[in-house]
Amino acid sequence: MATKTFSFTLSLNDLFGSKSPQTASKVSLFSVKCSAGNGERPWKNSDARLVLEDGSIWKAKSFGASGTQVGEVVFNTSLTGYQEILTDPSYAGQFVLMTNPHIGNTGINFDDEESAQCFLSGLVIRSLSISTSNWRCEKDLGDYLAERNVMGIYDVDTRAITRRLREDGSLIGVLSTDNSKTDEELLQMSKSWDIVGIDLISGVSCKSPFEWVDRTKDEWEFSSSEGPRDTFHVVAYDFGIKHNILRRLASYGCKITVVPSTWPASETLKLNPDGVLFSNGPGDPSAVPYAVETVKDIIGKVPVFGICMGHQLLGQALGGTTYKMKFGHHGGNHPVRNLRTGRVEISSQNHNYAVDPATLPEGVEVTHINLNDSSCAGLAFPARKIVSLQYHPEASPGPHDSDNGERLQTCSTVY
Ligand SMILES: NC(=O)CC[C@H](N)C(=O)O
Repeated sequence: MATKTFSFTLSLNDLFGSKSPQTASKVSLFSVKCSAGNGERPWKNSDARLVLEDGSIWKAKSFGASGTQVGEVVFNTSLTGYQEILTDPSYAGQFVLMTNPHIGNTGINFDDEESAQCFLSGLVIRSLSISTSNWRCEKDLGDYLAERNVMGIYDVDTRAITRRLREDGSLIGVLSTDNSKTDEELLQMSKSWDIVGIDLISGVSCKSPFEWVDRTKDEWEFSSSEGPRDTFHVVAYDFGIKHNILRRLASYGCKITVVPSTWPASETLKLNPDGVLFSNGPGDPSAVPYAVETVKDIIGKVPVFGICMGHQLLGQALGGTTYKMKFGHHGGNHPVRNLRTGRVEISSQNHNYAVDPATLPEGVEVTHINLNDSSCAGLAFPARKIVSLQYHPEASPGPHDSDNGERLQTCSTVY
């Protein structure tokens, strides 16, 4: 089918006269892609379906890539940061539904990527911004998703889907723009797929070790406690690591060697690091026993720090169990209490699994809890030089309450 793009672009000069300080900037006021010819209407009709495993069917309009894709639907309550969310490898196998209704208005830039790829199954939003306006904007969200072969849908009742997920728990869904597939076929597809028990980290991890040197750029640096370079040598296990975790470590002065998820513990120990970081990563921590074995072989020998998946793997390596939560925590507004200090941090979170603290051995301390549901949000085991967090101290996106150098100091000096 022929497609035409109608695009109207005005400069700020046109709008505000030549006194505007940013006369070179352009604001794309209206850009709509629609079908043309044969009396077709100049707006887009619903052309996609999201079929959930509970049998509900949600009609929507597609943007980005087309096709048919299966995944677990989770909702994210962040108000900003859709680009960081799209590039967080921990969303592999999942559709991210943004509860913020208006998405796409700041476009896409080259600086906010959390990894080199988008690993998520698709994006579900209420309203797709018809214009992009930001000084860093390089392209619009739809073009970006199409380039990266990621499906997106808009004009769907995201509040209603979120309420369903809150009541019934996470659901598997199939998103399709393919009219030749019946609703029943898509429903069967959603029922015959599961995210539990699948090793998703091997698909997102790097393939060979590399050094990471980039720090947080000066204009974004908010911490005054930046250390000198190469204070600590940290080996970071890449289970799907977000770039901002590495940037924050570099900003705090660490020399960083990133290694793949299958990198042997013995090779890591040969590097004689000051500390080992077990990163965030997608999927079920029980589906990656090889990673738990690696963690077991390292703990007690050097100080270690776990973030999210890394925290869950540490919980298992200590003999504890992890469980799947009803709908998990995804967003930049989760209150966490540090039980040592009583201080509350508003944190950035993205996880569907949690460590069951009742299953952990004596001596392991729960240091943080999520105040929404009292689930375990942080652990420490001084006897074996372990600290870990279920959430994201590097944020990206999210508030910076949890970003401080104390943990590095705790990890490396006190233990
Ligand atoms: N961000 C993460 O590391 C996610 C951890 C794990 N995959 C979960 O969903 O619980």
